[in-house]
Amino acid sequence: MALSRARNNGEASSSPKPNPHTDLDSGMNGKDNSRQPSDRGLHRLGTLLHPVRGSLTLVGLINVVSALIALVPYVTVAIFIQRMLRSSLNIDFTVVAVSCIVAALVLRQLLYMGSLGYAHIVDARLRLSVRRRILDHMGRLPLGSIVSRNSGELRHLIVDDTAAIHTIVAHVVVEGSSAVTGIAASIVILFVASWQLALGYALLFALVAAIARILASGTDADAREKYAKAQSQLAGDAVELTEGIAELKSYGMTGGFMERFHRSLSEFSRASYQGTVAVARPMSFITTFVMPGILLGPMLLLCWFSQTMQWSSMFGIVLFLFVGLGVPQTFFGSLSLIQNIQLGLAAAGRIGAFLDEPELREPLHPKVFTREDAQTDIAFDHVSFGYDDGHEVLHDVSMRIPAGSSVALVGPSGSGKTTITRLLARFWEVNDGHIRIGSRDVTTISSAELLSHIGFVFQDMMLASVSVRDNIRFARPTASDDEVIEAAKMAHIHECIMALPHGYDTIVNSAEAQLSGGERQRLSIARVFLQDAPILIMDEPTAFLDAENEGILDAAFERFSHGRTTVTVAHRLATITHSDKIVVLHDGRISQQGTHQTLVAQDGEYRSLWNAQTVKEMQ
Ligand SMILES: Nc1ncnc2c1ncn2[C@@H]1O[C@H](COP(=O)(O)OP(=O)(O)OP(=O)(O)O)[C@@H](O)[C@H]1O
Repeated sequence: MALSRARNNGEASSSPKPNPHTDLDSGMNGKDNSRQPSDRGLHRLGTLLHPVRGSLTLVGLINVVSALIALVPYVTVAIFIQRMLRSSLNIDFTVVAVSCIVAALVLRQLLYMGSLGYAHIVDARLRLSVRRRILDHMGRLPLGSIVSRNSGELRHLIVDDTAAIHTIVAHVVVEGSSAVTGIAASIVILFVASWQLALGYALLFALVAAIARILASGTDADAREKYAKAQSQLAGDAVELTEGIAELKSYGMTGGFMERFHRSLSEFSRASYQGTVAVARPMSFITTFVMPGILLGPMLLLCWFSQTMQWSSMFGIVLFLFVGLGVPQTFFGSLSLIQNIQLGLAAAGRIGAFLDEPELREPLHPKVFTREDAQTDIAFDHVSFGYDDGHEVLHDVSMRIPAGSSVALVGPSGSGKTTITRLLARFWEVNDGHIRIGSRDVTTISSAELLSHIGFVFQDMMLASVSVRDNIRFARPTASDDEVIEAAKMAHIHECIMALPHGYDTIVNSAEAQLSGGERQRLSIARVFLQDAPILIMDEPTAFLDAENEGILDAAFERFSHGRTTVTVAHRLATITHSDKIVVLHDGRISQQGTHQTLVAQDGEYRSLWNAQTVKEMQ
């Protein structure tokens, strides 16, 4: 049911292990696949930004200079006031001061805009190259790693995560270097102006921080954690509700589930309120205190005290007032950068983890694998495999599939039937053992060539949002229109296609072509007929079809399978009794092999399954 699927989507491990076949290593692309993905976002961000580190350093340096220049007007005004107090002000100095201020502001703005523009250019280039790397890597990952993810996860990686990196490159570096320099230079100026005043100023902020801490202590210390938990619970329930609404409605279960959803919603609102209070109380105190109008009060008191104690000169006091009022604004203005840095680190972590996934090792100089090569016996020799480290799902599987014969894989759910078919097509690399087609180990065949000789019929074949014609033609791009139509007729879908608003040119998945499950399945079957591959892998090929179409397509498949090597994953044993060989799997091991007649004659798992199914069908 979709309820559980919603949670599982994309969570499945997608990291196949490197193939331990050392004899092939010299012929492979030599990429070091041994590195395990880790969540060190900082390290991964550094790696992603490595190609543009020179440009980013330049941007940073320009902004250091620009931030220093931004202090010129403050210092100039302080000197201006000092002269005024000493009665040494004249027109010449006033003109120089005004010119300095204007020149500094213009220069600062030019440097800032120039570096911002340059950072955007660097960022655009970087994002293009990161997106290319993601797409290239996606193309080189084992097919299994791609199909076990949901499309949303990959879209998030390419669109949202690369956008988070944009914020770091184009904004955080520019604004961050400017803010850090501004604050550091201001602190130096404060100490130069009067170290006593600077110390008093620091004590003032220590007092503010202590009061903020007291205000925060009355609130729930775990509020943020509770908020994050409630948010994730609500998101999970929302996905379950939307994905499973059809099933829930059909079983009349919406009431109970809605109640649970409302509970999550209330819990989220409560946690959100508590989270807001926990942050808002201390933050509103701090932000109010640092407003220039309010901060001025305690600063003037400090100035008065300093003058009384004869700690500072008039110039020092003026400089202190000018610079001291601006520091908190710069500091709080740059706080949002911290959140952007956190988002960027998380995004870089995800991108890096994806790019670290081991690629499918393609042979460097693969020998051509022809149709004739594919029309040979298939052998599994002591094959073991696990999707995750330490969890093997196939153990020492050995079997022969003679060329042109039909083999059915049967066994309880989770016994490894589908996994065997995916390994044959190299969706994943085996951990141990070999899979051969004729004399060729599948790892020595280029994956594109291997896949071109294997036709798949699954229950849930993907249809792209392109025309019906192109969807069928995917299997053989060089096929003529007549060949496409011929395949559609064989799959008993031609009439349905002709009834669509634009026939074969109708776009699949559009509002005008909402195909039923059975129609989608027949369309994907037409694709396989057109591909005309010598090896066929079928997993419940007629599961969605009504009785009439199932009968017609079973007959079409029987004709089509003739002379091809077929591997069928079967759940209903009645459909595979005619197979040349039936392989029974149990917990990832072969427990029996033979024809239907020999297996029903034996006292074993097959006979139990057969008896259970025939009794069920008779009822
Ligand atoms: N992408 C995946 N990642 C991790 N584990 C997986 C993945 N696909 C399958 N498995 C696990 O591998 C084992 C074998 O699964 P497989 O799908 O091959 O069994 P099956 O016999 O085809 O089952 P069914 O009849 O239900 O389709 C199961 O324990 C399953 O949970």
